[in-house]
Amino acid sequence: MSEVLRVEKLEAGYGKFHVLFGVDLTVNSGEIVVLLGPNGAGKSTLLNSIVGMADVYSGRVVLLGRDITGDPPHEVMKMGVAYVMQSPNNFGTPNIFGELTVYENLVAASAGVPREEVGRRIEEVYSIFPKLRDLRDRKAKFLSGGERQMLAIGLGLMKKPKLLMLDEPTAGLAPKLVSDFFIAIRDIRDKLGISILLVEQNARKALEIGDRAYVLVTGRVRYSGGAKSLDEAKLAELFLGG
Ligand SMILES: Nc1ncnc2c1ncn2[C@@H]1O[C@H](COP(=O)(O)OP(=O)(O)OP(=O)(O)O)[C@@H](O)[C@H]1O
Repeated sequence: MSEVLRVEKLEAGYGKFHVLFGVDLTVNSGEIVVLLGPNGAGKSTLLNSIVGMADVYSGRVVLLGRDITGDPPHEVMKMGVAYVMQSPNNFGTPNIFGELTVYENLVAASAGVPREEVGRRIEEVYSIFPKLRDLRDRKAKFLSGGERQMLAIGLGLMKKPKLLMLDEPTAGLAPKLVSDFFIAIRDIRDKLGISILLVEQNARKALEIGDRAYVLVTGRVRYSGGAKSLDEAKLAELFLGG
């Protein structure tokens, strides 16, 4: 199994505020890796560190065999990482243009994609989120929170990333929609072959679709191993620092 991402002994934070302490994590090709942990544990900071949005003090980030430690976000994206950031209530997603339709947003996200490939990529996005096909002509500003989140992920897929990082993609969604999202996330891996690093509060559902999992507590990895070997009792113990 080839390695898509390797984070080694990462020490990172924001300025003097040290958040991550010696974090090791890998994502192999075709894996869904779940990252769990209590609020403020540093999950988003880990994702931010990978794409050059937090300060890395020491350690390494290696993408597809290449050292990308501290590289700026646009460079990391170009190398094949899509990052769908956590977005309060799923609004304010930075790369969605409210005045453009769903279809136009997808086209706008295809900068650099060969022209003849764009239509095919959009079809791939619609195959993962059929709802977006129905909504293709709707302006993004009129989308519901869930629809907007589908579009945010769809935009990330337009570049056909090697690694998709999702930060709490189901936050704030209705329970029925949450299940649909987990199916979609698995489809992205199964149908498009994209490796996924998934941060989730919905631990049980995330572990069902995950291959491996990490639990981060106060900036340190407290568990790494099979997703299926983490039950709720073990998780509670880890979260509470037992
Ligand atoms: N841009 C920033 N500048 C300074 N401190 C930050 C910044 N972003 C996050 N922090 C702090 O870093 C710590 C870790 O936050 P982070 O968002 O990584 O945790 P998290 O595990 O993703 O939490 P949650 O589950 O609540 O989203 C917190 O104490 C937070 O306040």
